[in-house]
Amino acid sequence: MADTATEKGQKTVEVFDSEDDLVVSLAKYTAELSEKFVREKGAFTVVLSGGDLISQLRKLLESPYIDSVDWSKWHVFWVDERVVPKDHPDSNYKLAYDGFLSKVGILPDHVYAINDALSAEGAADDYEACLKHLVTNKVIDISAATGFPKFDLMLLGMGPDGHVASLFPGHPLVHEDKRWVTFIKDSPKPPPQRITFTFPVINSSTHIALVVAGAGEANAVYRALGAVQNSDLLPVQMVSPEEKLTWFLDKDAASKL
Ligand SMILES: O=C1O[C@H](COP(=O)(O)O)[C@@H](O)[C@H](O)[C@H]1O
Repeated sequence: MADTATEKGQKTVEVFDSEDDLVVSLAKYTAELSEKFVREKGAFTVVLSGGDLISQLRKLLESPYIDSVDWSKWHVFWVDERVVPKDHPDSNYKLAYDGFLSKVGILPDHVYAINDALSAEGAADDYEACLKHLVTNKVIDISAATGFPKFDLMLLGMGPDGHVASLFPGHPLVHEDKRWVTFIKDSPKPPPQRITFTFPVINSSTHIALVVAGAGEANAVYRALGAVQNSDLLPVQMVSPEEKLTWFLDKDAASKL
């Protein structure tokens, strides 16, 4: 494990011998943050990704966490979503519901899915309006530093190309600095139409976990964390939360460090 101070906060890199060890640590980390935020403010705002992340939350479904976490205080959001019906195999909501949300006691009205009846533009506008309403109702905090919504914990995966959320290398959306939620119609990874949080929202989070396992991601991990730094930043290198960034890597993902 290595701790470094960044411009804004603190960065920790944890490398585990196996993905099984990684998921044990990720469950403990998430449960401890849940306990802290519920104690301090009576709620825990959590943002999920799609992809491998959902199965990597599997230890939260087991003892002691399944009984000890106060699920009723969780409010769940998505950092990105594919513009498909909620029962479509590509839906990040379906992935999370089938693999996680249906197995824990999170209240149905604390689960904020996109409106799957809308176009990509409409769904992004609608999700941003939903976030604004929840800021007004004090469910989501606002960052005093940036004026963007401030989630307690964002759980991010990363693609082999270094993308996070639906923010892809070389795509102009990585520079969006006004919108909270935007849309993409030419995603290089299918399906092409998606909505996504923008970097100002991602980086206004208090805590971010970047969860990466597997040799396919080793080059992007090296670009992000290796000794040689390139000025052409991958999206994952633009992740910089307000307080603490924690990388959870297995040894295959960390193999080029
Ligand atoms: O398309 C997406 O990809 C990323 C990374 O997924 P993974 O399968 O490589 O873990 C994911 O974080 C994002 O939410 C998803 O829409």
